[in-house]
Amino acid sequence: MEKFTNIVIGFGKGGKTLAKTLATNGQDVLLIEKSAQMYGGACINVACLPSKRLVLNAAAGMPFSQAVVAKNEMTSQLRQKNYHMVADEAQATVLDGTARFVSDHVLEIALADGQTMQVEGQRIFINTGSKATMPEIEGLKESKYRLDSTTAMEQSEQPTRLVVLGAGYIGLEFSSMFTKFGSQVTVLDRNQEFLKREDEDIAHALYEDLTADGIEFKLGAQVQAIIDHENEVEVVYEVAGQKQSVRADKFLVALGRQANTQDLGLENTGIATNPNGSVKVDDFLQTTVEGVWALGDVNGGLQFTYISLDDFRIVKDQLLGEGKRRLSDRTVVPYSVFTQTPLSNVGLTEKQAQAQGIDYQLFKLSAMAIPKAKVIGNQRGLLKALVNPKDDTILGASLYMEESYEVINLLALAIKAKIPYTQLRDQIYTHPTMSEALNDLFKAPVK
Ligand SMILES: Cc1cc2nc3c(=O)[nH]c(=O)nc-3n(C[C@H](O)[C@H](O)[C@H](O)COP(=O)(O)OP(=O)(O)OC[C@H]3O[C@@H](n4cnc5c(N)ncnc54)[C@H](O)[C@@H]3O)c2cc1C
Ligand SMILES: NC(=O)c1ccc[n+]([C@@H]2O[C@H](COP(=O)([O-])OP(=O)(O)OC[C@H]3O[C@@H](n4cnc5c(N)ncnc54)[C@H](O)[C@@H]3O)[C@@H](O)[C@H]2O)c1
Repeated sequence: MEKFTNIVIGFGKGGKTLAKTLATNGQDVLLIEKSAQMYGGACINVACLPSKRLVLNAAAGMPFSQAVVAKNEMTSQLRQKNYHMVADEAQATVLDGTARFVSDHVLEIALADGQTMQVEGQRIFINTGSKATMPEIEGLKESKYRLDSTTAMEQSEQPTRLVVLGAGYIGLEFSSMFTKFGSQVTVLDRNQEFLKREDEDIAHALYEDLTADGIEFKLGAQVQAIIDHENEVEVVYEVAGQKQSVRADKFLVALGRQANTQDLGLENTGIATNPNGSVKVDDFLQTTVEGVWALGDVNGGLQFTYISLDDFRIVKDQLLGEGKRRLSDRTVVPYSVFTQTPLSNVGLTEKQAQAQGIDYQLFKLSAMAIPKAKVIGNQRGLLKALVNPKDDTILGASLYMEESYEVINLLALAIKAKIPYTQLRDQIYTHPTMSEALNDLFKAPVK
């Protein structure tokens, strides 16, 4: 049996970055990836980058089928680049195969050619990502009209009518995108409140805009059954005890994602899992077996590529640094929902501040006031920020506006560095940009 100092299972963001880093530091690394179509992981192949390419090309007015071709060209280039990034390292080996544990430090690999082999790793890093949750809803798994985020981006023909299950990140990004491509979209979510983690005014603004774009929302909807008809699908649901249904060409399941641990053979090891199936890790991302770590979506943390990358930083610090970096020090994590007008957030929302009894000053601005929004031709939006009245530091911000996914990083930095809001207010920004809205946002508090 071949032995390695380091074995990474899965070519995700954290795993590939770790493999490259260890190899460039002179350590031998085996990286096992189950699909040659997934070199580089989900983000570049089937998640962040292809979806954003489609979102942007929808906004640019490109027809769906052409946008899918352009997206495929991009992902195939990225896949090659990512493969070589690791495989070209003298100390690294990339193996096409599916790994499962047979004991704490031994893996069996089902190779692409049908053979199997066993390898032993002094250290093993689990980076197997997540997959779309498919709940037990009658007819859902069997339906020929079912899409998930991956297959939705591979369609050669755009669905004329699309039902989206779930009004979360994927549900909203994909409904906004397909609407822009010209599909008629209906979104169902079991929550009565739209985007309930956000402040009501922000959620309301996004809801109104998406509705104005033509998306129909069915909130408080319990999906009961999926019925395949000859040329269409029927989604049966209940709202306030009333049975209703909607028909479409396809339906997209966007009901959350679960960690890829089902076929990992964890039952053969001392590696414990959480109730939702994700791998249990400590503050240093170590599993319950010494010498085995879990990075990215598989460890049950926030499911973002930049979190998987930050997981890499924690592990790298243990192996090559001072071993100080830990999960509990991770604060100030921004996020963006890439709807046609994107919504981005960092720190506390007003709702959270109120619930936690935290004193704050509130600043608000309509995106109508931003010159660059006018230049772009999209003045939709609302900006909010919360400031600590004691020391003027920023507690949180919600930006619903064009390019908010860029500007939010400025606010995240200000929160982390404890830069007072007055500095952002008086900063010289280039013009015309969305960032300069911070001059006006922080002019005067509303309460
Ligand atoms: C449609 C969509 C859009 C998204 N958009 C964004 C976004 O805009 N921004 C953002 O930050 N996040 C986004 N995300 C989330 C982001 O994609 C994930 O958080 C991120 O890709 C997780 O990376 P990871 O390192 O956990 O592993 P992944 O990138 O998921 O990689 C895991 C790899 O492991 C392989 N694998 C699994 N099991 C085995 C096995 N047994 N043996 C060998 N290999 C195995 C898989 O084939 C895969 O390549 C999006 C997700 C989706 C689905
Ligand atoms: N821009 C980004 O960073 C980005 C984009 C896409 C995905 N992601 C990541 O991928 C993850 C998965 O995205 P997602 O949209 O699948 O999940 P999500 O958790 O964001 O949203 C799932 C939605 O489905 C609803 N829901 C769940 N079960 C239901 C049921 N049975 N019937 C009706 N509604 C139901 C929930 O109320 C929720 O609104 C996200 O949490 C995020 O971390 C990130």
